[in-house]
Amino acid sequence: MIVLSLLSLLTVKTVLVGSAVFLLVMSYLQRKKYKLPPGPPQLPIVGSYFEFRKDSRLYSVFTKLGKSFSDLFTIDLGFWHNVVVMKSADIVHEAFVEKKEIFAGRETLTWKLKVFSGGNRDIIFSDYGPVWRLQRQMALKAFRAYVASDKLETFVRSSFDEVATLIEKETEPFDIDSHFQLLIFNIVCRMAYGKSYKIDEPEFVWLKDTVDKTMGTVFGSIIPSDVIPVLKHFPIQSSLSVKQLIKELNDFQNVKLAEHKKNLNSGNLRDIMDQILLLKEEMGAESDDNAKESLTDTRIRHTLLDIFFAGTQTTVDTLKWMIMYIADNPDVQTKLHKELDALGDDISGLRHCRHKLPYSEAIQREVLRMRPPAPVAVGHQALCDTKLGAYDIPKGTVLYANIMAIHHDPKNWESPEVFKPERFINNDGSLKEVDNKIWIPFSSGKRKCVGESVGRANLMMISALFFSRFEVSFPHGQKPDFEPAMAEFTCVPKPQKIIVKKRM
Ligand code: HEM
Repeated sequence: MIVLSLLSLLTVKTVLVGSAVFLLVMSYLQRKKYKLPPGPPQLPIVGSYFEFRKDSRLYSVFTKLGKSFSDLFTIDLGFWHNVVVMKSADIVHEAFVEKKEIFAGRETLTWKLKVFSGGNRDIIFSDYGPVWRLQRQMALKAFRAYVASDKLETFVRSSFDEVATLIEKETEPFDIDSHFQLLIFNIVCRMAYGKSYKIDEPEFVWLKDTVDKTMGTVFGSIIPSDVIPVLKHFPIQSSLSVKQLIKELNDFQNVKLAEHKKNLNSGNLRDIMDQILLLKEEMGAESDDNAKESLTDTRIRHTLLDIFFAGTQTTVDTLKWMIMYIADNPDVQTKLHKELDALGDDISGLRHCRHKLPYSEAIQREVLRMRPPAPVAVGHQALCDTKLGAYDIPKGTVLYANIMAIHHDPKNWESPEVFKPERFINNDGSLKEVDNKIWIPFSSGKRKCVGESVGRANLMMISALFFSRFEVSFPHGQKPDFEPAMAEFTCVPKPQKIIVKKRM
């Protein structure tokens, strides 16, 4: 018996050591075959795992470990999870724009992301290919039509009025996070399903809570089934929660989809779900199989889920950073108030106001430069063997763009650490052309954010409504903290109190 157990232990050890040696040899051979981007010294097997344990912000560890490399470098996130990090604007442009077809893939998904994306049937995590392309085009068309209609503005105004009333009741300094969460979530619900919720309505409270829990479970941490996929078949709490949350969201969406199909009226499109259903109807019987597959019910449901998961936190975080930078820069606030006051009551058509409100637009750009809410975007995968800069990139390599580093690179920006909206304004007060090589909060190329038009229109309208009504400051003696909180893929401000006063 003892001999048997010793033998089995020896076998396990042998397998482990054997696998490690095999992987090291493979990695050595690969390095010989290709001229791969260099990397910092790293521990064998665990790579930089412990760096990420100390600081979970990918952008921050990428910046620290990439100091001695100019354009791109390789790094092991731990346990042979090698990725290439691009830190210069030129190299990101070469990959995402000049070689956009090659670098448009997505990383192979962990188990929970597969469940989340309905088996790669959303837009964010879907593989590059004809179905994804059509699904993305449909979403873009629906978003653009929606932004061009009056609906978005109506929804933003009424949601804002509700939340503004709550803000006005705050008599002490407070953290504005929950107010912005409510505001954006309600706008997104109206946009997606045309449903106008009261903020304390049970269905709204349930939906927000379920999306928040899913965000925490799916994006907040690594669960055992991600590391050992076979565990997905066992009743482990974390895997059960992921399945349950996604099932609840799918059931909810199915009800909405059935309602929308029943009441679809091409003369009165109520929301994005209607827009997508109409596009599907217009596709007709003669469309090819790819087109039909791109708009199955599962894909429509997951496109709508993308709006919740990609569109809410990014917008809330940008608004919170905006409030903080403006509270910390009274001169900027004075100029902003002046610009908004000059508009008087005429803030109609706010979504088209980029040129009517150049200073507000410059503030938005500067906030997105200083604190991009998706500072390393989402990993891209090389779809074939290729070259990038002076190096070889084998098929399957996962690459990240360090957007935060590019936005703070002194080669691109004068005094990059200073908050200065004026850098986007010409001497005559008009807006400068934005340089899309160095200003990339929405990334670039084939996988560029599909919701940019919606996100930017929301930010513009909310900031104009907010600062027309309120002024902000930090409590006397409180030092604002601009260091982002610990979060892998996002750039979130730490909780802090702010004074919001109604303007006279
Ligand atoms: C301030 C607001 C936002 C910012 C800064 C932002 C930024 C980004 C970034 C950096 C990416 C990754 C691009 C890449 O992989 O290279 C992305 C992807 C995406 N975003 Fe946004 N986003 C914002 C708002 C929104 C909104 C409002 C929506 C939906 C209405 C949205 C939907 C998406 C989708 C579906 C993708 C995946 C695109 C694809 O893989 O083809 N985003 N976003």
